[in-house]
Amino acid sequence: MAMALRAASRVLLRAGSRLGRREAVDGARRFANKRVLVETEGAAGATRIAVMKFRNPPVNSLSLDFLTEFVISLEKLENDKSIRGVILTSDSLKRGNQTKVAATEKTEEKRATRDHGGRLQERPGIFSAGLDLLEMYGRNPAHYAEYWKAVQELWLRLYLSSLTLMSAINGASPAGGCLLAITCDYRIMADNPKYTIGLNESLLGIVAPFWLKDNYVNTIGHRAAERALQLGTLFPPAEALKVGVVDEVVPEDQVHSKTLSVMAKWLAIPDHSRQLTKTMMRKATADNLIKQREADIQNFASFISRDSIQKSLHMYLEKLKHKKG
Ligand SMILES: CC/C=C\CC/C=C/CC(=O)SCCNC(=O)CCNC(=O)[C@H](O)C(C)(C)COP(=O)(O)OP(=O)(O)OC[C@H]1O[C@@H](n2cnc3c(N)ncnc32)[C@H](O)[C@@H]1OP(=O)(O)O
Repeated sequence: MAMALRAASRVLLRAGSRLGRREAVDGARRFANKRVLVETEGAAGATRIAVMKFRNPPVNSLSLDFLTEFVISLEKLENDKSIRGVILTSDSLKRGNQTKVAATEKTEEKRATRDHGGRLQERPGIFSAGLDLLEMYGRNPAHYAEYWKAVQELWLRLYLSSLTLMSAINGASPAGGCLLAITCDYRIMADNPKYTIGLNESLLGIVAPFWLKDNYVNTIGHRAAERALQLGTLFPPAEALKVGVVDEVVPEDQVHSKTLSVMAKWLAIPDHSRQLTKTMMRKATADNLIKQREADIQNFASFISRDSIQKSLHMYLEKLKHKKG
């Protein structure tokens, strides 16, 4: 397993040096690929935490490039012994008083809607819209296989990370967005009823992979997962809290500060005992995928290539396109 992960990461690192660019360096306190910005907090020499901000406009979908850059960034943090905790969040993709980055005027325009008076209205924020539908639609089986391998890699890296991972969910978080969140050790969600979270695959005519289902069952329990997976339920914050998809719901402007304060509590626990406990809780679930990775890739490639599945995805994409009206 360790060898396989190292080999995969060498491939990703090579790809990353082609794709990525070191955008800003302030000591080791800030680095960025095109789609992931990493900022570290805390004094040099002391324990620091990192904030990984997704910025893949318009909706932070998990494209192949995004997955590659994400894994490279995570590996850098895993290798930095001063970093003990990482917060996953979305760079702001919406207008308002939050930072605007990596968005062209056109993208900004797209992120807003017009009211009846023709004025631009803010659209809800997005944590991540999940897997990139365009990586799963209209491509060939070799592409689907490559994509799925990268999805598996992301999940394994996050699920087995020795770091304390927390998600600060500041927007909609369907399917793969929910995957990012539920791999974390703790989840805090903004109290905005426009934001929903859950595994909605069945609504797209597809099925969550068994390992993501296992992760969901481990998070919310078997009965709740069975119901939510069949119905493709996207939970608004209060319901997500009730069912256990998230651990806390706080006012939107407090998501970051609250996550920092919860992180401080987790970092008060000795690393070795916390890490061993995490491994004890998660290893069997991860091993279940590790022992059948190749079969899972082939299964995905042949499932997603089916005409009926491609048709469902086409219809879903059309629905997304036309909802704007
Ligand atoms: C054996 C296993 C087999 C299969 C397992 C496969 C597992 C899949 C897991 C997944 O993650 S599937 C993806 C599920 N994601 C979704 O259902 C989310 C769909 N998107 C939305 O609901 C909304 O876009 C939003 C709530 C995230 C944001 O809404 P809004 O702000 O109104 O933006 P738009 O809907 O107008 O979207 C803007 C733009 O982005 C495109 N887009 C949206 N989501 C995706 C996506 N996941 N992948 C690729 N592209 C996406 C959307 O079509 C728009 O494109 P335009 O060109 O029309 O501007």
